[in-house]
Amino acid sequence: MIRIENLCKRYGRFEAVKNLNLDVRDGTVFGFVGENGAGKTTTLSILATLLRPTSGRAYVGGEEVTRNPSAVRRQVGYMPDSFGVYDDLTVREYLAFYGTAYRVSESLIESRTRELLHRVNLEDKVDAYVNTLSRGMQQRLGLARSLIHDPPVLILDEPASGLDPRSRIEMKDLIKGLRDQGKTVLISSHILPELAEMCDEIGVIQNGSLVACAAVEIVTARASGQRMLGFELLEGGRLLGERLRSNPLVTDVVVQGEQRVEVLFSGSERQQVELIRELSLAGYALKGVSEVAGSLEELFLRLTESDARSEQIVQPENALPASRVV
Ligand SMILES: Nc1ncnc2c1ncn2[C@@H]1O[C@H](COP(=O)(O)OP(=O)(O)OP(=O)(O)O)[C@@H](O)[C@H]1O
Repeated sequence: MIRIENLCKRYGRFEAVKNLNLDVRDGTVFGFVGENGAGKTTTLSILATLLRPTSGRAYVGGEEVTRNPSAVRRQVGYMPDSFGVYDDLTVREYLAFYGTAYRVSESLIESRTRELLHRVNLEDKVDAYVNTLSRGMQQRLGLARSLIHDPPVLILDEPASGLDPRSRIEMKDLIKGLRDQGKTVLISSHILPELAEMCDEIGVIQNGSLVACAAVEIVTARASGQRMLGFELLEGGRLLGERLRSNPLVTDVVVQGEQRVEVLFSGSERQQVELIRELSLAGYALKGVSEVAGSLEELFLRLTESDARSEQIVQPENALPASRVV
């Protein structure tokens, strides 16, 4: 449903999106995760036909965004990361304004307004002025707005940003409901655990490139309960690496030289203490062991990288150079 091929976007000499490849299957929710400035909004804006790529192609439902933007717009509901609301419009008028812009008939606008406001739980606000709504309500109205022309594809840029915990849960439930309805959803966030709860697949974007991509079960199963441990030694890093590779609680080993080895460890704290004792008794010249602080994104990247090394990875030709685990 969504396909991106070798997409590049430069702002002047700065390359915000670099050779990005991505595939989102029909009826799935794809989470696009990356730090601030990674290139998420740029990519989503290109898909929403609001920005022209410097090179590469992007397709929605088979239509290329630069060749046939109006056909793409009909298929896409886009919710930007920040959107203004018109002070002097009521909720009903606001949805009618966007419905008319999408050439939805008056009678359909009326029935969809009822149905959408019910869905986003704003029925009792139909005559309220949009600027009087809370942030969470405005975000839900933004979602309703993006659905007014009943598009098969939703592109949501950080839909839960700035929301309190309760509103975030409401937004998550709404997005899960869209998938149940058969919509294809591409959603961005800089918080991986949040995305993991509602997505089928996750892709990590860093400095404009998709660096990893995996089914969400793999991300959550692998990333939960694992810690990254760093072993500092006087010498013998390679030997220690070999020994740790045969430990069933160690899922990944990176030997960084004779004096440092990093591992992903899935055991308990007690098992961690036992492992350190066992290694000291076996004569390894350990100076110290510490937990390596790392974001879930880093952990995910390490996990997908380690799969690439063990050749369990499937690299679809259209998703290179990202690591993809299926
Ligand atoms: N119009 C612009 N002119 C110049 N540089 C831009 C422009 N828009 C974005 N950039 C830069 O491109 C990079 C990617 O920005 P983008 O907004 O796509 O990232 P993002 O992942 O969506 O970040 P955030 O989570 O902060 O919204 C950033 O370094 C940003 O400063």
